[in-house]
Amino acid sequence: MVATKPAVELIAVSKRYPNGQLAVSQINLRIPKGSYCCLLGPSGCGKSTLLRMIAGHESVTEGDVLLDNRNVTNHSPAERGTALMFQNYALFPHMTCLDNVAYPLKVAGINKSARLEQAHELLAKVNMTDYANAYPEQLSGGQQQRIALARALIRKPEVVLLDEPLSALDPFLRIQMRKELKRIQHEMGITFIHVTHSQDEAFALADTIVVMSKGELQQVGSPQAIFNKPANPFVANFIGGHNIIKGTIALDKTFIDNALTGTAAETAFSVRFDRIDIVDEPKNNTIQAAVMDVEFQGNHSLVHCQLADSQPITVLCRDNETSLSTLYPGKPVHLHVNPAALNLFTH
Ligand SMILES: Nc1ncnc2c1ncn2[C@@H]1O[C@H](COP(=O)(O)OP(=O)(O)OP(=O)(O)O)[C@@H](O)[C@H]1O
Repeated sequence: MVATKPAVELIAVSKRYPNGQLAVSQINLRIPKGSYCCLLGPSGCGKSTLLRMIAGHESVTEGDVLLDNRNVTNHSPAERGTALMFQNYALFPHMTCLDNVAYPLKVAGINKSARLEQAHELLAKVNMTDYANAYPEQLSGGQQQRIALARALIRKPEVVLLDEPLSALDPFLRIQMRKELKRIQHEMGITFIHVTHSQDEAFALADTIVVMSKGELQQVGSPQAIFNKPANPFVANFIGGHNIIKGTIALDKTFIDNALTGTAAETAFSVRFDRIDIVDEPKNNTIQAAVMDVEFQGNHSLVHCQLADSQPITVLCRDNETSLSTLYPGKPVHLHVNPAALNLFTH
């Protein structure tokens, strides 16, 4: 199999700010050409710093940034062929939408008729043709974002970098715009790198998710790979929907022994909320627990339980499963887990 050519390659990239803060530590990463990559992690984990180093808006303390196999570590943003879309969109208030979108071509010395023609094309791409002569203050947040995106795309960058592009939008618009971002990225075949702290956003958009914590990479993979096999407790906890349990697993892996006094080595593993069933009788691969709370969530409920050693464990029940009305705080239950659903952490 031929490996996909990377659009962006980071080699042992670190960033230490002048105040001594190590924001990014020894990151090695290859982002395939034409893919949608989300940098995902909690506030302060270094994702914006990493994005800005790729864009050339932040210097690299150590390591190399390669774009399309060119070492651009010391190149200015304009020399790189990247476009950064800022969180606040940074539109020029005194220019019409058309002129805002055309502006990068003006700076590049492209003649007026050519740049306006291209700006009209981009406005059509982001469904904003009707607003060509409007000013930014006359637009909603979502519309301003479309204009900012069109402006970022007009010079046909190899890589578009988006820093929390949906965070200023209300939840409904956010879902609508994320579909638009995916469509535009797909149609134009440009590599998008999108910073977010929302796992839903990353799952919905990304071909590749890069999970970060404290300046370090925790896991890189497809949304499915990350959800099905989180590499460590941090990732399992951050993406949600997973129980993280410490205990012993019998060496033949045919049952979980929650006694914690067993002879097998104690280990940490995760199991998805929706991979556990509440059953009436103890049988193979069941553990005993007590119900703590039942949380209604619309098309499913979360049954929060506690194991004998006080570890919390949550079960996701669909409406048609388990008679939820029979559950009450303190009720003893048996939880069945298929051993194949256990995810042993790799680090
Ligand atoms: N200019 C700066 N000078 C010093 N420290 C900084 C600077 N910018 C960021 N930091 C620190 O570097 C770390 C990473 O910051 P960064 O903004 O990259 O994180 P982030 O994951 O993007 O966070 P957020 O989601 O809150 O934007 C944080 O501890 C932050 O306080």
